[in-house]
Amino acid sequence: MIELVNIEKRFGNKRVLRNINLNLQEGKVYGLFGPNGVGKTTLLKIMAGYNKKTSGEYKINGLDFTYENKDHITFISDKEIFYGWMKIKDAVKYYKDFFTDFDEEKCLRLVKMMKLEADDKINVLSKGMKARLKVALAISRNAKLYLLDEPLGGLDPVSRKIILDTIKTLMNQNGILIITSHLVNDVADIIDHVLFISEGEIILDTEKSKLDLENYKLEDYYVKEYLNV
Ligand SMILES: Nc1ncnc2c1ncn2[C@@H]1O[C@H](COP(=O)(O)OP(=O)(O)OP(=O)(O)O)[C@@H](O)[C@H]1O
Repeated sequence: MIELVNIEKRFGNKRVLRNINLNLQEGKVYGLFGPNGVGKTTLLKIMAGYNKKTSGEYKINGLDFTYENKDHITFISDKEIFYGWMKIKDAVKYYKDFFTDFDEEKCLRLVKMMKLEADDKINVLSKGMKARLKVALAISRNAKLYLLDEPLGGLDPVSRKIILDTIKTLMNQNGILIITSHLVNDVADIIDHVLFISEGEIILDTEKSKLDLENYKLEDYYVKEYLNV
């Protein structure tokens, strides 16, 4: 279990996160939603160990987060993570050398499922193909915590579906996954739990099953929450 207690983050005088209190359970997929600039990436970076919290507690299985925990956390964002000269198969090898929890065979299977060619060079891949590769690499790790920051940004509906279906069926079922996206309805299908964040504070923290998604879409809840309509 992962616990965040009263997390605050400031950049200089600017307070970007405050009163963040979360309990994240193993085997669950969390959707973290909110408008631009409300602190989603900052929160994920703190959880990944890339950013330091200003105050508050961050615990994994009851123990304070240490940098050793980073080895069990996978974080992907829209930033480039590969060298263009690498082939897909080189990126897979690179991950294998770097992460002891990486399942190379699974990754090569995923590469095929994602309709990618292992011999293709990374700098010839389209944006959508690169996004698929990142997800394939990330979920081929047997990590405890998966942090996927906007994995669907700028992708067509078919690429989005391939990525979401793959995440749903092939991630480590005991891991905890947090996904951020502005495509609220697309992501709704694969999540168990909904988190809305506004101006650095969690304003909704609920199981998806508690929402009436038969009559409303998740985006209806989102619009209602953020537009106050
Ligand atoms: N290194 C930094 N130094 C100063 N301010 C920062 C830094 N990183 C983020 N911020 C600020 O923190 C706030 C939250 O940014 P963050 O990237 O976490 O938002 P977000 O919710 O992920 O936005 P988006 O949906 O646009 O990706 C923004 O006002 C941003 O300018």
